[in-house]
Amino acid sequence: MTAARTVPAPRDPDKLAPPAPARRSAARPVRARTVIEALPWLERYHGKAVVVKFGGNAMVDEELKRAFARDVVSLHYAGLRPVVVHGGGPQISAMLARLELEVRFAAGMRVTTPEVMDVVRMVLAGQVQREIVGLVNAHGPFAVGLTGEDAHTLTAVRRPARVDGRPVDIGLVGDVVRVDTAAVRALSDADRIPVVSPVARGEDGQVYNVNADLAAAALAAALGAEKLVMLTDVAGLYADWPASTEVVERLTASELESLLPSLTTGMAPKMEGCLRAVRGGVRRAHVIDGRVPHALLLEVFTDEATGTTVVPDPGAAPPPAGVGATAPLAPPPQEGRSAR
Ligand SMILES: Nc1ncnc2c1ncn2[C@@H]1O[C@H](COP(=O)(O)OP(=O)(O)O)[C@@H](O)[C@H]1O
Ligand SMILES: CC(=O)N[C@@H](CCC(=O)OP(=O)(O)O)C(=O)O
Repeated sequence: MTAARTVPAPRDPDKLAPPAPARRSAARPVRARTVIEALPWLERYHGKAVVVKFGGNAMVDEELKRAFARDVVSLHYAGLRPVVVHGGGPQISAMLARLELEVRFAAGMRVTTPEVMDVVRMVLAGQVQREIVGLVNAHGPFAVGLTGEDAHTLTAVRRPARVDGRPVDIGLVGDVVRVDTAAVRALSDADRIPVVSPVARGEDGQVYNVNADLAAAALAAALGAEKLVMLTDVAGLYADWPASTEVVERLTASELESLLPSLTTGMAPKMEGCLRAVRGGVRRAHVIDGRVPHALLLEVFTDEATGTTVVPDPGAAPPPAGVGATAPLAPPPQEGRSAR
């Protein structure tokens, strides 16, 4: 699967006029319209990497998980290069509780002792990743699971949390400082679908627990992905959470940067990830509602904007052409958020 074929210059789907009013009297025209609507997106995304982050909170029911796997396989068949990065926060917490180990977060990050790290690695790589690989592979021999440790895919350094402006030690939590995309690219080149667990190696010999949103963002930037799509358990970024559920539909990178210090709990690393991805050259980062069946396909192939979209600042430099196999990342922006 390559992008080498010649296609006419695609229309910019962002600039398309809204679709003509739907004729709902007959099922046939509506279905045809859906397929026709997908064409500009199929043209734009052909051969392009799309990183999909599947949050632990979005993995709530079996049918939704199966629908997610079908969507990822559909992207693959449509000629995109999907890469899945999965979360598993609730699943890790459930296992810690079963083992009677403490579940503790600071600034949206899990406090990770060496004992907790063993559980994190076991649940992410041995349980959640295996389940997603199995669901995708119900459709054919596509998914291959790996963790960020494999082939030096993700290298991290220890990341203290910042609580009220002060650094707080949260143990073996890492921030990705380098991405080696060789293994992921080789899998995509071989028509496989990489499924990546957010565990990273450190050059100090440690293994680090990385927030899955930040792992997905780092990988998307290093791959030069066209899109980063994060599926979660809310409809997007709520403007005035928890007082209201009004979704912020679109934000520029600078608008998001000013908003970031006010964000809390799981939304803080998610939006930080969107910002890093877009600043790292990804064209669009989206937070969408993973509780809606086929939300991923609707996001990629229809004109229906769902959730929150983060776009580069107007006039921002275009994405760097051809990111190398080993991409060092810019230092993370300063964080400031309250405890979860
Ligand atoms: N401004 C906000 N808008 C929407 N959700 C928010 C906001 N601030 C915090 N949240 C919380 O963030 C959660 C999503 O993040 P998280 O629990 O980490 O999900 P995931 O497992 O998908 O990564 C929501 O369920 C909600 O409780
Ligand atoms: C450092 C840190 O907090 N790591 C996360 C990794 C999993 C994750 O991010 O899962 P979700 O996407 O489902 O939240 C954790 O231990 O919960």
